[in-house]
This record gives sequence, structure tokens and C-alpha cells, in this order.
Amino acid sequence: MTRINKAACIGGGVIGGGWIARFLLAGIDVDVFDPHPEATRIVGEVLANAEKAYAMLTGAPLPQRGKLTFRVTLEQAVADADWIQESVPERLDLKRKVLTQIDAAARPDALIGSSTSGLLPTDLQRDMRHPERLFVAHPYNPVYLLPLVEIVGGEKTSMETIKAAMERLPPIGMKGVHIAKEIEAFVGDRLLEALWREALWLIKDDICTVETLDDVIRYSFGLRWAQMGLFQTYRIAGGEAGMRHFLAQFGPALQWNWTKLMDVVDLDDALVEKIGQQSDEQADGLSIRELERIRDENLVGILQTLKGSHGGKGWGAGKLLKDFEQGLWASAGDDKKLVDVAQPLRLIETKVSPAWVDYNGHMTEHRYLQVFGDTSDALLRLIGVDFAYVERGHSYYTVETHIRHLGEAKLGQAIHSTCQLLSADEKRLHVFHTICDTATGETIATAEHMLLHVDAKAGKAAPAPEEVLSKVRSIVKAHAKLPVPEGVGRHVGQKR
Ligand SMILES: NC(=O)C1=CN([C@@H]2O[C@H](COP(=O)(O)OP(=O)(O)OC[C@H]3O[C@@H](n4cnc5c(N)ncnc54)[C@H](O)[C@@H]3O)[C@@H](O)[C@H]2O)C=CC1
Ligand SMILES: C[N+](C)(C)CC(=O)CC(=O)[O-]
Repeated sequence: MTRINKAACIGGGVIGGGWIARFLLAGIDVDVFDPHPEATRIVGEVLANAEKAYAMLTGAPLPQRGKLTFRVTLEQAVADADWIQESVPERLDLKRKVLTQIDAAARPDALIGSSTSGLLPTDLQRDMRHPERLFVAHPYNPVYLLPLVEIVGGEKTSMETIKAAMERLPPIGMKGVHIAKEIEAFVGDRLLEALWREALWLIKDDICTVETLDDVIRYSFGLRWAQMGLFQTYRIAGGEAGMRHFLAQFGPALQWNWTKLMDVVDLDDALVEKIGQQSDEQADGLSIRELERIRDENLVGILQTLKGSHGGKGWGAGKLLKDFEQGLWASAGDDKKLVDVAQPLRLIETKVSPAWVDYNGHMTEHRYLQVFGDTSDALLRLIGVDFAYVERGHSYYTVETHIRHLGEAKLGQAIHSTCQLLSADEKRLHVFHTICDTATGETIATAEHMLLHVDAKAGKAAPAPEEVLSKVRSIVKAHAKLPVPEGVGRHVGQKR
């Protein structure tokens, strides 16, 4: 997979800031040009939110954060970037001017993406000397969490550019969709504009308030759309006969007078004030940054749920997250370099995610097992039992677990896990894991597990190969010098 080595972001507002965070958290250095006097503060706040979100999103080892540099001129910012993302305000004249400036100063092999929500790439590339490398890369807010990018070429964009742009998105956790023909607003904003236009009419005509309208979305089809989109949702709504029956039943309604579609509401002062006031009431005193954090927590929860869906294979954006994490584990390589075997192995660093918290306000039971399971997986990678090993047909399965809950882990709390390898033979690993509060070092929970090496195809236990056992033996030898952890061998029971 081809990767972005150095990015430049021209414009660091809502969307530019999101791109900056996406690149930096993928380990890519970013140079920024934005003449706004408070650009540094604004980008810093977006980045802080993004870091909070990523800490909750994944326990996979994120690369070291890229270096962020603000430049005084556009030319300096783009000079050695291989991906340049333009995110200046949505005005054709301004974008053309900025893109022409980028084109003149960028490396000849640099890719140039525009974040435009709806302008045609053919119009954007009109004045460029090398228009073949300009494409629309339309993202969704917040760019650091929502993975989709619509990739759209103009008349002069080369297919090599489109291919190169598409290839560079998965390593930063994004999914490119190539829109075959350029149209204004592409696909996503075509749909959103239609909905938005109807919504404005419903408010203007006093059919409902902005809060009622949002409730209608978020308590119903909004929940469906995140995981199945429109067509697959309607396929199910057709019952056993599926999409054909759905079309037969609801197709005729399309001729009825249900929508105002192309009639554009007049956004006069009265309507702007009406929407503004209703929106203020709906926010109930929450600031934009607070709302962003609530949004991010919810998105993290949804993405994590989708990651575990479809029998653990992952579904939609959750499958993408799963693949991204596998890439992170793979490129972190064997964690050997990071781990000191003279100590219990420090293997997982994470934060308590919103999706992990129960009605008591702290981490719910099965999430402890998840973190302990992740700890076992990290140990296995360390001894060479990685994805490739499992694909070849062997693995370790956990056959017994005993968890003790000794403290509380609250939302957003930084926690880490350690592993002490108590003993091992050619088939078994006897491990003792601990989850600690990273700030205080206090123990929150412990788990004792027995893992059994298996021939997964034959479905039975089998000795591990020498290359794995030699690594196991060296950790067991080092850990034999450590005190036996308190709680080893405990069982659940009461004196009778
Ligand atoms: N806000 C949204 O929900 C989305 C916006 N977009 C697109 O992203 C682009 C940017 O939109 P936002 O970030 O929302 O706007 P914004 O107003 O938040 O940010 C624009 C930034 O560009 C900077 N800027 C202005 N002139 C500049 C120049 N000559 N060189 C460098 N920087 C300059 C401004 O100082 C500002 O920080 C637009 O094309 C928009 O259509 C795409 C997806 C979603
Ligand atoms: C409002 N908008 C047209 C700028 C929205 C987008 O382009 C995508 C989004 O994030 O909703």
C-alpha cells in the first residue's frame, strides 16, 4: 500500500483542522498555511478533541504523532508535501486562486485534493499548469472520525491520480469512493441537500421545530443509516420478497405530493432567526466544543459496535476500523522492541471508551475481558502468533479465565495492562494479567488465564512449534525472577 509521507493543509478551519488531525494521528508530518490570526488555537482545539476520540476509539498502537508546523506562506507549506489538501472557503474564485498557487509551488509528483462540498473539479482545475493531479477529496465532518472521502476527477484529472489518491486513504483509516462522473455536490451532498431543503420547509411551515425534526431522524432512520445505508435498509423493509416487493409497494408513493424538492425555501431574516432561536434552545447551553465531544463519543461507540458486528468480522465502517487496527498492529511489528521482559510485560495502553461504560458509570464487566483478551493477543503477537500465523492454521485459544475486580475504571480514564507469564509447556501458557490506572499505577482488575495451543483445522490441541516455544521460554525464564502476583490460583467461593 502506498503511503502519504508528508502532507500540507491549506486552510485549517472546521474541515482543514479535521484533515490535520487525521494526518497527524496517522503519524504523518503536516505543514499548514492559514492566514487566520487564531489558526493555531483553532487547530489545537480540534486536535485535542481528535486525540481524546482516538484514545477511546482504539487500543491498537497508533504511530508516533506527526509533526505539526504552521508556515507563513502557502509556498513554504506545500514545498515538500506529497499530499496537499485545500480546505479554504467554498468560493470558486478563491479556490481557483489558491489551487493555482499550490500548483505552482508544489513538487511535480504531489497530489492535490480539494475538500469542496460541491464545486466541479473541472472548474477548479481550469487555471492550473498541471491540472491532471487535481481531484476532489470530499470528506465528512469530523474528518478524523468519519472515514469516507468522495474522490472525484475533472475532465483533466488523470486516472493515475485517482488511483494514487484511492490507495493512500486506507493507511490513514479512510475509505475512498470513486464517483464515476463529476456532478455538483457529488453523491453525499446531493442526498443531504435534498433532505436539508425539505427540513427547512418543514420548519418554515411550522410543521415541527428543529428539535422535533432532529428527534425524528435520530430515534429512527438515523440509527439505521449508520449501519446499512438506504438501499439495504429498504431491501429488508420489503420483507421476505425483498427489494422488488418494496419497490412495488412504495414506488407509487413517489408520484404523490410528498416532497417540495426543487422549491428552495427563502432563507429570509425571519426564518434564519426562527431556526437560530430553536437551535439555541435545543443546545440547552452546551457549547459547540461540548457538542463536538458528545458527537465524538457517540461516533466512537457506534464505530466500535460496528467493529464487533457480523459475528466479530466487522460491518461497514466497523470493518474498516478493524482492518485499520490490524494494519496498525502489523506496522507496529512485533512489540518486542517496546517491551521489557524483566518486568510484567506492559502490553495495552487505552482509555475507557463511552461504549464501555454501564449504568453504574464505570467500565462494564465484559469490557474487562476485552482488555484482558487484547492483552493476551498482544502477548501472542510478541511470541510470533500473529495474523499470518493464525491464517496458516494454528493459534492459541483461551480455555479458562478468572477475573477479579479490585477498583473502578471510569469514562475516559487512562488504563494499561501488564502480563506475567507464570509457566508454559509445549501446549499451554499460564498467564496473569493486570489492568492498572495509568495515572496512579493502582490495580483495577486482574485476570488469570490458561491458553492452549491448537491446530485450528484439526480442531484439537497441538504442540506449538519451536520458534514460538523459544520465545515463550525466554519470557518464562525472565518472569521466574519476579514475585508470584497476589491472587494467583484464587477461586470463587465462600467458606462453608
Ligand atoms: N464544514 C463542513 O461541514 C464541510 C465543509 N467542507 C468543505 O471544506 C472547505 C472548508 O470549509 P470549512 O472548513 O467548513 O470552512 P471554515 O470557514 O471553517 O475554514 C476555512 C479556513 O480557510 C482559511 N482561509 C481562508 N482563505 C485562505 C487562504 N487564501 N489560504 C489558506 N487558508 C485560507 C480560513 O482562515 C479558515 O480557517 C469548503 O470547501 C467546504 O465546502 C467539506 C465537508 C464538510
Ligand atoms: C454542509 N456541507 C455541505 C458542507 C456538508 C458536507 O459537505 C459534508 C458533511 O460533513 O455533512
